[in-house]
Amino acid sequence: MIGPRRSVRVGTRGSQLARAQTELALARLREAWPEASTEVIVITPAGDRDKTTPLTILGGQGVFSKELHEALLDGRVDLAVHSVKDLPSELPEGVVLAAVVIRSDPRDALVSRDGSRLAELPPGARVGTSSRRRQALIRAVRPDLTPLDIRGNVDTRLRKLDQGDYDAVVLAATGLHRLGWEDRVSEYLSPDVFVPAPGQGALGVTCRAGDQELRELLGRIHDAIAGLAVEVERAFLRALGGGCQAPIGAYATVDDGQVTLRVLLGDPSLRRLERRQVIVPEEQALGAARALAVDLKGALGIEEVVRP
Ligand SMILES: NCc1[nH]cc(CCC(=O)O)c1CC(=O)O
Repeated sequence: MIGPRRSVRVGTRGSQLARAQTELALARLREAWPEASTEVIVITPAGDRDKTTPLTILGGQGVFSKELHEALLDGRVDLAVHSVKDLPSELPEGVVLAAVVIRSDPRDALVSRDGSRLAELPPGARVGTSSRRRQALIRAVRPDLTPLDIRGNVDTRLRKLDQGDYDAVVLAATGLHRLGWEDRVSEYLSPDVFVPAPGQGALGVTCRAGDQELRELLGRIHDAIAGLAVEVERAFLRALGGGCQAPIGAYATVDDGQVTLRVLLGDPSLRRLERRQVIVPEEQALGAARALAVDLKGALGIEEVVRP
């Protein structure tokens, strides 16, 4: 039973997208627990303080979540709201992903200055993305384009596009939707080709492993289907033994007890990409995800997925 309790302090990153996502999670929490009193505390992770270093160099897992988890563990906050995509494959000791609140559109979206689709961009067009996965995929699909690094939050990236620094940018559809930029999307990229990053589009809440009361409460706003999909994608990521620096994609859907899992792995040079797709019964999905990780590393001759 959950009785009246202390007010819940909720940690969030400060970006507009993070704030919008935190509001979404809090709205669900208040529905499930009307007597809740919540206080939002903004925490600024290293990945947000440094706005210029390319993410491929800033590197390391958890650049966007480490400080939030420190705040959880030292008791400054009780919950932290994240894009599941930004969570490291192994959460810090004592922290659990207690709820996957919602999974929205997991696809990547192309926003081009003149509305062109990916196939219609002129040769040499500059496409901004800071993700190795998106860079490798652009290279695979349109080797004649020029992928370029881009940093900053969604609004900054759109501004850089509009002022002519890029001809197109690739962003998560969900981020654009949550900020009201649907109408800027020139093309939704198929998840069969542009296999999304593990957890893309999913909204997660972490809390202290020992906080049983909050864990039970968060269980009420957990979407079990989205949670299973995310768990399978993250099992693939964990089995690779790597982080966000290798081109990695994993996208699971659950339908009638069957899990369809699409995975993607690239070598560090971004020149080679391997993909697989399997359909397995729910109970076998985690094992299948781990087996695919071994299979793909073998196919690429990679022992460990290197993190610079
Ligand atoms: N890498 C940054 C990041 N982390 C989560 C999102 C969007 C929301 C999501 O995918 O859940 C984004 C922006 C983007 O990739 O365009």
